[in-house]
Amino acid sequence: MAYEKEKEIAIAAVTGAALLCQEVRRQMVPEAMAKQDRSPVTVADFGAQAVVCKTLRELFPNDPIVAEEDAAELKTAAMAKPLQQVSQYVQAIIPEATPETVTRWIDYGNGSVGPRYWTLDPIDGTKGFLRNDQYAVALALVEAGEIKVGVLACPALTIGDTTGILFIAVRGAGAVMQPLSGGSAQSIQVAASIDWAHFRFVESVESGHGNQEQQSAIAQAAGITADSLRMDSQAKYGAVAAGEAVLYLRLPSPKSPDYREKIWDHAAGVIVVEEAGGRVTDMTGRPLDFSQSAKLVNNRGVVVSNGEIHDKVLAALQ
Ligand SMILES: Nc1ncnc2c1ncn2[C@@H]1O[C@H](COP(=O)(O)O)[C@@H](OP(=O)(O)O)[C@H]1O
Ligand SMILES: [Mg+2]
Ligand SMILES: [Mg+2]
Ligand SMILES: [Mg+2]
Repeated sequence: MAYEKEKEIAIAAVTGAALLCQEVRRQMVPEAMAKQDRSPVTVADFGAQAVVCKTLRELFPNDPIVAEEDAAELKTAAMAKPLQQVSQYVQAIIPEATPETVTRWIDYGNGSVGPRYWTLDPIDGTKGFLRNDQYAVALALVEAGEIKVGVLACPALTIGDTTGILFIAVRGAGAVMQPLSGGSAQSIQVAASIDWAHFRFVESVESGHGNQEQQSAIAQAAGITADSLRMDSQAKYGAVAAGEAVLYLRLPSPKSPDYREKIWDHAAGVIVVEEAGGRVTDMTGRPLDFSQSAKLVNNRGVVVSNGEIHDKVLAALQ
């Protein structure tokens, strides 16, 4: 099958990173360090990025990686203690890790969008991670602007009897989920609109990451009467792909109308939903454009659906 090696390496890398995140949560109360844009980052974000970037670089040395974090601040004297912690957590996954190698591995993620690249969010939903809620490790391979492979680990997500879900999709080959702790893969499909129990929508917990008022109005216009399920991270894409909800709305926040979505906040989730039979566009109906830069400069807002209700949602947005 096409992309077999990419898929296997991505699964190994993301699973290692997710284990690291779970260890951090088990062993300490993760603290937020503030980045220059004042958003939070933790030792687990850095550690997860080191694990994934090191694994990818070894197997695909020519592929650029466009990842959220970078190690510049971590290298400063004031960060010696957190860097030591990052290094210890990475060591549990990759024994040869040291503070020096770990910062180098993190910075493998400073690549640029090009004809073929990986994009990584080492922890999507850092605020959820800090709150003990949902978070995800999200990795995707993009070629000529088209997402080809996506692997999304949601360690805190429960579907059926399983907590800790790994979503995997390859373009044209469908989407599956499997227990993050190991076990067999199960093919997933979005829910049909007649599936009333799942005829509901998901949105961010963080009100500043969307427009909750408009999101509920649009969902209602599409015929959804149930309250939204609020969850952090790309676990929302997983919920739509696995048929737990039929719609995920992320409309520009009135507080940051010029915000442009980041590619790593979407790429893995998009292919998982598309391969599960769903549809993803921006709020004007355009496909998300992963060919430009780390930001989705040609898009505003994101609409993720079971496909069936997509046009109705877009019409309500016009
Ligand atoms: N004003 C804004 N509008 C939309 N998304 C934003 C935003 N500010 C930050 N984000 C993004 O929202 C992501 C979390 O999404 P969600 O609310 O669905 O959990 C963050 O990812 P990180 O947690 O990886 O930094 C961050 O990239
Ligand atoms: Mg962040
Ligand atoms: Mg993110
Ligand atoms: Mg992140």
